[in-house]
Amino acid sequence: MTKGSGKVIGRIGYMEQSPWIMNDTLRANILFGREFDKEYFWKVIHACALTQDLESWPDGDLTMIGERGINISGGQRARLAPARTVYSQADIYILDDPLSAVDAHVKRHILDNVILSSGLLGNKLCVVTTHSESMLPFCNQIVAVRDKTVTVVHQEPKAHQFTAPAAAAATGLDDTCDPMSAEIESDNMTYDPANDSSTQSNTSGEKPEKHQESVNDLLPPQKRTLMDNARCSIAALKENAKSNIISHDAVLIIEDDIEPEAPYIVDDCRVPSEWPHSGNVEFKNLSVKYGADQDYALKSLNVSIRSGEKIGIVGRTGAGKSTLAKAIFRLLNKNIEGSIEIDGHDTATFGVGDFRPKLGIIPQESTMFRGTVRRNLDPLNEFTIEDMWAAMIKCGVAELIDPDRKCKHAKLASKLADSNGDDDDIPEEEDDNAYWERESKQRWVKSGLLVRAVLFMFDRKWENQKFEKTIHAGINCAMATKDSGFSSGQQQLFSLCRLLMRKRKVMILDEATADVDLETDRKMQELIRTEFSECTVLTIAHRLDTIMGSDRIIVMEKGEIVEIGPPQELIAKGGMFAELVKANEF
Ligand SMILES: Nc1ncnc2c1ncn2[C@@H]1O[C@H](COP(=O)(O)OP(=O)(O)OP(=O)(O)O)[C@@H](O)[C@H]1O
Repeated sequence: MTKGSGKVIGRIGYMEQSPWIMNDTLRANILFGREFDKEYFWKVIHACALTQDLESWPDGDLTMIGERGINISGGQRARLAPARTVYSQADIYILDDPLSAVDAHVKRHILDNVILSSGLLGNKLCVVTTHSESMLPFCNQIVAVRDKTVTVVHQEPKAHQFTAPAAAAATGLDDTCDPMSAEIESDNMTYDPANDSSTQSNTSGEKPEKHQESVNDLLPPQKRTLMDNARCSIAALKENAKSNIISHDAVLIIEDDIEPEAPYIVDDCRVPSEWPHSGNVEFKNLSVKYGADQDYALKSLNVSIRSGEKIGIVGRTGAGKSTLAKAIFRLLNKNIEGSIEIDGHDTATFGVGDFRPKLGIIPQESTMFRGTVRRNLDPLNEFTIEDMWAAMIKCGVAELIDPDRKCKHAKLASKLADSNGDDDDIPEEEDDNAYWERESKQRWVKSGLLVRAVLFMFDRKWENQKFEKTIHAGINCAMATKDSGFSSGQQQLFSLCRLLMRKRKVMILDEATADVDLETDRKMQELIRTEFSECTVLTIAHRLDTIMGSDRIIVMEKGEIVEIGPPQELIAKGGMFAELVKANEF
């Protein structure tokens, strides 16, 4: 494809996982600058399973959804993204894991009403990236991508053949891409995304450079769209703010709009230094509303969670799962009844700045900072390089920094294990030969061959220096921005790494593994079980695999706890959890 000189043959609609959401109405966020076509708009709302939400909001589609969609649930944000893209009426659609943050019912609904032949995009080319194997039987073609290389291409997919996450050939599109649509030009009138060298993965086995170019970058400057202009305006606004051009009135209005937080520190009720010592959590008659005139998002919750318990929290989208997490962290300040006690202390009596750092959280959306890997993991310089590196190895972040250094990581891991004295243990069963080999080695070292010993020591020292250099290079390598090439799943690994470095007695994981593939999810869950065995962990997830190993499951519906118990018991009981499990198996 050549840039700039050919004819327009089609437009791409690109759906980002975390689209930019304007502080405006839901309708404006879906239209995103396009004309209001009432009939098609409502078709899109239905197809993207937003009808029920709109019916429950007093202002329907004209409800203000707040900066970055703060007033709506994660699942509602996850449905707004495809709705905006479908509304753009493009010719080719690239949907970046559109179903990862929605429950099984909604997943099925969007598949039927958007993607499959019966849906709004039924006669359009859709390139869907997904971690969900259950999607595979619905695809005409499957492209599996591993290590940035296309490894499998099947015309007639059989779902059970694949263990790697399926993805389309459009790997490397980053989210600087225009989420509305972009026009594609071609000299020869036939644009085939799979043959486009700018988006195609390398099949030769060579590892290509990470593709940083977005669809937008391929466009001539005159075709820059509203999104770019909006971004430019925001950038300009920020610049203006920096140089104090914004008037004082404007600043006052903004400040006026911000809800005051609960006190940061309460002098006569400081958090005890050892709190929480056990991690018992008790919800006592907890009810929460987002506004005085709104419905309860949580209704009279009563539940005791024991120290060290692993609790899975599930429920249909909008059930109140994230609100529970927000309530624990007291991110909601008003319209709260009842209490949350941790190790016998009502958390509402503490200052928020005092108690929040005592709890751990991985939120739905990971935060990455501009700066080095080190700054991203340890902004306050609290940890030694060894501790940080050990955590990075455990959760797979070390490998992300430079995959070619994998073997050195392994060596370092064993070096760290050495320092814990692990290799001092003599194997339980050792045959005579092994014993004499070990003995003779020890005698050789002890035998006083001074020169060889000194050389050996130098060698070790040099090796150690090499290790350190590698670690320093890895940890201090720069990550330009949050878009610097880490996928949302990889960003979730960073979040887990942060938590691993700062273990807390009580932790909440809110869809913390939703964006990683199934295998990585399993590894992360295993790590959580072993590393946080002493901690109370509340895991919110739509993907049931994530929470199947929990001690107990809480099933929520319309702000209430409708079922609670061990997963197998709930399945046997045949209630709502059993239904969710069944729905997940489609
Ligand atoms: N900031 C907010 N302002 C007003 N209402 C909100 C806000 N956040 C969530 N809600 C509403 O509260 C209810 C519960 O939302 P919550 O985010 O807790 O659901 P959830 O179970 O986490 O959903 P999901 O699985 O979609 O993330 C929903 O009806 C939602 O519309």
